[in-house]
Amino acid sequence: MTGNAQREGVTLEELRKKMAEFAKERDWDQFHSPRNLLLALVGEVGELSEIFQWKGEVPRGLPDWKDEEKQHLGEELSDVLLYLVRLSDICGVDLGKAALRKLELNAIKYPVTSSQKHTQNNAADDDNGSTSKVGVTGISNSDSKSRIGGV
Ligand SMILES: Nc1ccn([C@H]2C[C@H](O)[C@@H](COP(=O)(O)OP(=O)(O)OP(=O)(O)O)O2)c(=O)n1
Repeated sequence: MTGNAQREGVTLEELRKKMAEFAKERDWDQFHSPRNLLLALVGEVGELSEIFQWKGEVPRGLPDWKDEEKQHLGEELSDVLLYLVRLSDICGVDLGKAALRKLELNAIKYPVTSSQKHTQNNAADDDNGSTSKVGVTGISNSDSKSRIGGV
C-alpha cells in the first residue's frame, strides 16, 4: 500500500484516539482544557495564514510551490486539524457526526436550484472548465440578494 493510500484511510476517530494517547503519554491532559485548545487552534490558524500572507491569490493545486512549501502547508493544516479534533473530543462532541449533520443543514439552507443544475451541466461540457459565478460561489442570484451582508 502506498503512503497516499494509507493517508486516505485515516478516520477522525483514529486521529481522536492518537491525540488522546499523545496527551496521556506526556501527562499533558492537564493542559488540554477547552480554552487552551481553542487558543492553540487559533494560533495554528495564524501560522497557516502566514504561509499565504502577501502572496496574493494563488492558483488551485499550488502548481508553482516548492515541495518544501507544500510540506510546510501540510504541517500547518495538520496542526489545525489535530487541535480541532482534540478540542471536539475534550468538549464531548463527535466531530464526524456533527460535521455530517451540518452538511445536511447546509444543503437545506442552500438548496440546489434548477438553474444551478443547468449551469453545472454546461460547465461539464465547457472545455475551458470555466464556470459561472453561481457555480463558483455556490450562491444563486436570488440568494445573494438576501444573504450578502446578512448571513
Ligand atoms: N501542548 C501541546 C503542544 C503540542 N501539541 C501538538 C499538537 C500540534 O499538532 C503540535 C503543535 O506543536 P507546536 O506548539 O510545537 O507548534 P508547531 O509544530 O507549529 O511549531 P512552531 O510553532 O515552532 O512552528 O503538537 C499538543 O497536542 N499539545
